[in-house]
Amino acid sequence: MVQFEANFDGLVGPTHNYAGLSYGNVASQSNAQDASSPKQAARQGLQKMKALADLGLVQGVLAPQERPDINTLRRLGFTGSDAQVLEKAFREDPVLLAACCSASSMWTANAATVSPSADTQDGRIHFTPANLTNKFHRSIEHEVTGRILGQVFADERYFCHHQALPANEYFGDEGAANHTRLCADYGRSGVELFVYGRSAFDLSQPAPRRYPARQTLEASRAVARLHGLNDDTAIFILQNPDVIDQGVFHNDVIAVGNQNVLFYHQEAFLDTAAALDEIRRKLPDTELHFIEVPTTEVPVLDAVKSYLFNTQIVTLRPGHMAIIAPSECAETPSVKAYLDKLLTLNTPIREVHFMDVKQSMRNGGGPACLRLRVAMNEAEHAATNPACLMNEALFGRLNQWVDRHYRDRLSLNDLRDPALLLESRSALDELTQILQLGSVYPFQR
Ligand SMILES: NCCC[C@H](NC(=O)CCC(=O)O)C(=O)O
Repeated sequence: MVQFEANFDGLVGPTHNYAGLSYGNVASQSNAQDASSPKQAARQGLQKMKALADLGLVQGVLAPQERPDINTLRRLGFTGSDAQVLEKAFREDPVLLAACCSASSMWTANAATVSPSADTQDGRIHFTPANLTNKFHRSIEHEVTGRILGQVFADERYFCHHQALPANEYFGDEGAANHTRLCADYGRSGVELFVYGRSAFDLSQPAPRRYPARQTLEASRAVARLHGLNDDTAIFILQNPDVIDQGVFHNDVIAVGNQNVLFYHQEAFLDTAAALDEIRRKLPDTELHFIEVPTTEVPVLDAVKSYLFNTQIVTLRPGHMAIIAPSECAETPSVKAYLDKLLTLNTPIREVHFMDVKQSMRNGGGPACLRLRVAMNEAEHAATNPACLMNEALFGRLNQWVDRHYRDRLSLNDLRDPALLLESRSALDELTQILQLGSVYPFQR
């Protein structure tokens, strides 16, 4: 049966803003307090989705979360009408209000970990929403994320949904941003690389000193168990703690894989040789391309600034791949020079496409952060909610929807505006009809 990889991008929500909430994520911290443009952000995201669909790839869209999250604010002790809750939170703890307004669910690489049916014991696609415990504003995503995934991938014959891991730092899980699958063909069983930043129970393992390691070994192992992966399929790799301390808060800021290609920075892993050996051993019949980018050509800080590795490597036809890079890569001289050279290296990567996702980049989210990969076959594709699959008509409809509901400009001061809450809810109410999601949001239940 034909197998391919589909990408499900997060639609940027109407409250997109820059609040500096992600300690350890350099862009989030350095753009804190700037005004944002939710409309531009959503349009940039839709353009990327359309561009990938136009390349012939299956492209899906995942709905954003309900924000401001009034329920969480009430749970934290703010009372009165919705407007009063917003106003009290703004006066007492504006950072908390911003956390409850973040549009961070746009980065669907953190929505869940997904294992395709070719790898799992029961032959279904498995999903585990990420608990995202390390950042409060992200830890309030997983419940609704699970509901949305359940509506997009509803057929239990093909899809199996797990609960998020226990919400505790021991099991800190950031989803597919720390997970890459290598394989000969999407439909053949592959190896799934789980990259973690520290061990919660074994403190003798190296760990970063400055910035947090968001993903633990214990979380990665639990997800692999839940998905029914065996020892031949799962590989656990320790991220280099030094790069976490330089702003590499997820592995997808320093490495990306697709089929038989692993594209990574020389400093990405603590023990690269051992990791590559294990991959070779577990994929013995596959011609693998390990493309290592040396520090002398691209320093870690340039990789972090440009998001060279937060690119999407997509297969356009057998053996012919394109790399989808943020426009910042074209503007960073060392990275642009490397990408020019990459096309001459005789690897499957033959094309580079630059995309403008600046609104997201300024919060530390590149093209790869914005998408959740689901490798699937035709039957699984046919069982996916068709209203969430990108095409000309949906692209037009969603752009009109954005134009009608989104603001051009948003600053942190606007988050207390009760009109923003009403605008967001009416936008999302309409969106659940467009995407045929039923009642996934708290305000609809
Ligand atoms: N995979 C990319 C995730 C980026 C995300 N940024 C943020 O949440 C920034 C939000 C803010 O600072 O307003 C994060 O760090 O988890």
